[in-house]
Amino acid sequence: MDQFVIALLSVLVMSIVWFIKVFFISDKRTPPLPPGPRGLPILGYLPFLSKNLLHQFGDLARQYGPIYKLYLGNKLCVVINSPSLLKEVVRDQDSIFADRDANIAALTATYGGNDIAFSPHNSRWRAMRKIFVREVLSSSSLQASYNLRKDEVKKAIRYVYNNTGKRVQVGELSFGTELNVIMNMLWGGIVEGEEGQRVGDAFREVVIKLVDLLGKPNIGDFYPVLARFDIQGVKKEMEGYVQSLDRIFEEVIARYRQKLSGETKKQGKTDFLQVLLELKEKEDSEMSMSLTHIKALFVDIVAGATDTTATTIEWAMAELLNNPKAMANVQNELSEMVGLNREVEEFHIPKLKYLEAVLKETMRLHPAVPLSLPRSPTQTSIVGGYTIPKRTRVFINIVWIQRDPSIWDSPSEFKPERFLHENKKYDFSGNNFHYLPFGSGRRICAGLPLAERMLMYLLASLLHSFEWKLPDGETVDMSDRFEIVLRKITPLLAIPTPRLSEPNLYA
Ligand code: HEM
Repeated sequence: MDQFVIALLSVLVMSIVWFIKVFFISDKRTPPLPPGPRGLPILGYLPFLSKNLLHQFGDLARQYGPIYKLYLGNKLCVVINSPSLLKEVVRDQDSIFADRDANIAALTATYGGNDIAFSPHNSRWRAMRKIFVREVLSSSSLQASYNLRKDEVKKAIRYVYNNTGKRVQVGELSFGTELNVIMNMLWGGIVEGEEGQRVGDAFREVVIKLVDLLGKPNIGDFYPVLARFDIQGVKKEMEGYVQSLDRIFEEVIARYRQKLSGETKKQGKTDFLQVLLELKEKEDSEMSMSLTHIKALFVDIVAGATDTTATTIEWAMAELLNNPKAMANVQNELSEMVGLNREVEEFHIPKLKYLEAVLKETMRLHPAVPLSLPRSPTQTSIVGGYTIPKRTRVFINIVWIQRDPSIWDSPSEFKPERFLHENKKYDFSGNNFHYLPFGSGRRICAGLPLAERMLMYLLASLLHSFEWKLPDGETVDMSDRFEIVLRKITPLLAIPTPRLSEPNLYA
């Protein structure tokens, strides 16, 4: 019999067993599973999934409350929609829920989960996270790499200046700027000029597609027995992207080694690639890394940093263009704190309280990763009085919590002032379970220190250097599209005019 038919029959039998178990045999001693829509035998809720999963998860939260379950094929998923249950997951039982439930696309993209984001919660993850946070994102490293960010932000401002009066795609500009910053931090000046441009273009094209594919529903994830048939071709497509990235990584690493062998080892500050290659040599150390780990980490950093930052800047600009009063407040603050005869520097950022409130409010309404990255318990546990079986895929509905009318006054309105008055109460640390755009607990976003700096710095520079308006007769389309990242469906196009007093400030 054809292997595929055998696999289908196995799915059928397993599903029937599952259906009987779930609906007819319940163990009276253990709490029940959370409530939720029943779905169909074998398929579960799969046939009812809508195009915008995020909106659908919201509708289900309205119907089933703070915690609900749904079966996608054989896969049990649980969605958490309230701060108190979120606390149970990411604080009270953080170590149990610290595993990820990586889908096939994510495992393929990260060389089998050899990265930080999709790795299981184990000692390797701990070591990699420690290296990343300590070596790349410590405040001294970030301080030392300020000139890299400054050069790239200046480049972006120059580009906008040269397009005065024309339509500028804000998201694309932010994506390119963040990507260049990241590449410079990873491997410094190893690929520069036209070569750097070529690598950047190649990266950009692949990364956007790769991130989109991470969020695509894939039959193989819902019926593991069908995974090897790769019915929708998700794995194959992802392998293609990984090969393209791999070629770039190999090329850069080879050049790097060549460069290092030709010079005496750099003393003091080194870039990330050098740190990792040195660790690779120390095979006995608990921090040692294989080339595969290094590449997987690069995928994480490039994919984790670019789309999230770009989409957040785009939403912030869109909200400000829709709210002229908030735009005027931001620009007045910039005029006062920075001055129209100077460009923004990172040291100005702590003084920009209104801009910080704008960023927080943007990330409340449009968190870039609105369902966080799925967690998964390593053992069966109880949340909110319901059983969450081992290996369930647990989604944290960040956007639902951040728009909950019982927590937030006029939740769908853009009101940065709410963060002005309660500045201390809400930060990005994930300790306040009403507000967690970067996640929470031990798997909170590892790139947070860089993200926070770049978001504020780039946003401040774009808003200080230019007046922005929409093309005549156009309005901002605020509809969103959810993959793994929450994107604007229609890219924001806005028209800049210079605002600073001297043309040479744009040179
Ligand atoms: C607007 C910017 C960003 C947002 C909103 C964001 C959001 C998130 C969220 C929600 C998570 C999951 C946290 C959890 O499970 O609790 C995450 C994880 C992660 N992010 Fe970010 N992120 C951003 C920027 C960045 C940047 C700039 C980098 C790298 C330079 C980065 C690297 C990572 C990594 C490596 C993880 C996995 C952490 C782990 O599993 O231990 N992110 N991010």
